[in-house]
Amino acid sequence: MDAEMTEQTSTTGPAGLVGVSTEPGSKKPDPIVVADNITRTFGGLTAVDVDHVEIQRGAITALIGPNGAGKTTFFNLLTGFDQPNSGSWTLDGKSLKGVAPYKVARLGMVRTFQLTKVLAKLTVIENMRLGATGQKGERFWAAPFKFLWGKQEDEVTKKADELLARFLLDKKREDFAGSLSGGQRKLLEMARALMVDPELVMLDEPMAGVNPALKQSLLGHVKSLRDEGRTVLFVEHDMDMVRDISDWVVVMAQGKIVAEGTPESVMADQRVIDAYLGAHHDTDLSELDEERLEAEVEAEIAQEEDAK
Ligand SMILES: Nc1ncnc2c1ncn2[C@@H]1O[C@H](COP(=O)(O)OP(=O)(O)OP(=O)(O)O)[C@@H](O)[C@H]1O
Repeated sequence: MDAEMTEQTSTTGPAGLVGVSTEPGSKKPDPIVVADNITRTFGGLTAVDVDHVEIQRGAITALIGPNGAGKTTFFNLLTGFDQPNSGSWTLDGKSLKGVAPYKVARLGMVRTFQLTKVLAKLTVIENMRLGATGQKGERFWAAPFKFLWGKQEDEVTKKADELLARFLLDKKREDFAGSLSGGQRKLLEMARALMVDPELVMLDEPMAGVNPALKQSLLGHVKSLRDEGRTVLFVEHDMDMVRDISDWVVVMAQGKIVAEGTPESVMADQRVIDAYLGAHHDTDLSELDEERLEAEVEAEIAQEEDAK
């Protein structure tokens, strides 16, 4: 990360959120992402209908809401894995409309998702090298395209090894990703995302499938992303994680932003209790159906391949 990025001002990061309005769609002093009038329908269902949202730079923002609220669809739209029916959004003031996921990644916005069976067939170090290309599927990365990163192979491998050491995965370097535990896969995903040195890291359910022993370590790694000046936006059902590490929480229900604020204020907000916590208070949904998540990821990758 360059010096400009890590330089903090009082309007950047968690400090800048002090006194920010808790009305849905409130303005932030230093937004890295600004989205307007984003809608996405599937047949007769409106999955996302976000009037306005701003994500504060250098802070950790949680996106929460009941199942089917539209969180993952919103992630897909922001990162180019899906196209909205309407709306516009920017990263650092630059429009991302119609920009392919790997270009979005190279512009500084990277997302993680549940590891797929496809990536499970690659070794840990191969997965890391894949990260250097942005977010391409295995088919793109395969032999004919190796020349794209071949010249920089040494540099890429050095960076990959540094990240593997940081995430305590260096001993797993030559293992297939499929042999890793759920938590180790999450760490690998996070490490891989950092290969492009992103300014914004988006994590989709980072705690799902992670055993309690690795949860603390994962939390520490997420905080370290913020400590080095990055912005984190994550979708999560694990309320303990949301409470522990979020500087700001945005709540979605039925496609709309219904509340936002600090974790304390959001969890005491009647609109949130009605929309979400009433049904899911403190439930740990980390046992979410793995197969469903994997199917979602495979669909995302297929969409990306089709878009090429
Ligand atoms: N490709 C699709 N085709 C049809 N409907 C879809 C598609 N993707 C999502 N939906 C629907 O859009 C709505 C929002 O789904 P989404 O997965 O974004 O919610 P979510 O908040 O991420 O839920 P969860 O917490 O369960 O992951 C749901 O009703 C879902 O069934």
